[in-house]
Amino acid sequence: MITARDLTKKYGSTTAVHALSFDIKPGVVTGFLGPNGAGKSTTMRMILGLDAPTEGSVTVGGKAYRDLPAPMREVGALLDAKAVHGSRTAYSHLRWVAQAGGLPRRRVDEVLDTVGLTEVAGKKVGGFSLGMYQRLGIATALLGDPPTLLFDEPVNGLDPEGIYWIRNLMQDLAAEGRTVFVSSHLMNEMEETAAHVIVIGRGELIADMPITDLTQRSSRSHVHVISPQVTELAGVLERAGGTVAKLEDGSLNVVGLDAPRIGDIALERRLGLHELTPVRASLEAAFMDLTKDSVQYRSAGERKLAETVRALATEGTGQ
Ligand SMILES: Nc1ncnc2c1ncn2[C@@H]1O[C@H](COP(=O)(O)OP(=O)(O)OP(=O)(O)O)[C@@H](O)[C@H]1O
Repeated sequence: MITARDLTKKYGSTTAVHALSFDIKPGVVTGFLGPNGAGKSTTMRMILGLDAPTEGSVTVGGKAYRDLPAPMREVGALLDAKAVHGSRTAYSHLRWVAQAGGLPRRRVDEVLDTVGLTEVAGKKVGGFSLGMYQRLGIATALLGDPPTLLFDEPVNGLDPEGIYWIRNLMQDLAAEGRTVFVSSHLMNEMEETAAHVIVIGRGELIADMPITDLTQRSSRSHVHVISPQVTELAGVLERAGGTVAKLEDGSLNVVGLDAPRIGDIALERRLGLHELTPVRASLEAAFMDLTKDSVQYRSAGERKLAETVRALATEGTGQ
């Protein structure tokens, strides 16, 4: 568990992180979303004791990082995968880190195996691809077999195979009961990887929620229905409380009734169903929904969320 309370970091007149409070729980991957410059790396650095908060606190398993008796056994992190001396081999790098952390040599072989670098363990890191650097960085994070793991933008620059591998690894680590906190500025990537998201914009917390809560609540989540008695079915569904949109091809998009309820209603009325497909809004669409109409903003928080979502959406499409 990572616990932040009123966590604040100022660099001179720049406030990088402002009064952040959150709990990162074990057992699920928690995504940390924010546009470039939002304060994600600064927050992670404070969690790892690399930067001191100006105000507030952050603890891992109830203790500040500097008070952890064996930090590598408590927290593992991938911050900058390229921060490894190029003339070292993967093996010697890991061996050196393990020694410094008082960890047994066998862990080096174990983590090399976990990340799939055993065959190149004797090669100089300087010749590694970005994907191999990322794998080595993850191996380093895993050396102490820690219950808490932090990954800062782990998929940056990776090919689809590498992204798929890291995503699965993070989910497996969470399924083992670990706390997994992973930052990204890509909404679609987070949607595939995380079960919960914390969103920050300009250093401030603007959302902290399970992804399914957000996407299910979105009016862009709907059930797609095809029926040979479409007009009759549409009327029945509307009377049952659904909002029904008839599409050009004669199918229906239904909001406000879930697929089992629609199926039950059709059965009761003996109306045919040829397709009944729940369509969940994407994380990006759900956020857009939450922030869509600027004249309806009720608070500065919502305005900030809208700005952040717009920035994330723009970064995500590379515009
Ligand atoms: N050492 C520093 N000195 C001065 N300003 C800093 C320092 N580190 C970060 N900042 C500023 O703090 C803000 C947050 O930066 P941070 O790197 O934490 O954001 P981020 O969300 O990780 O962004 P990115 O995805 O671009 O890394 C930015 O305005 C940045 O310029």
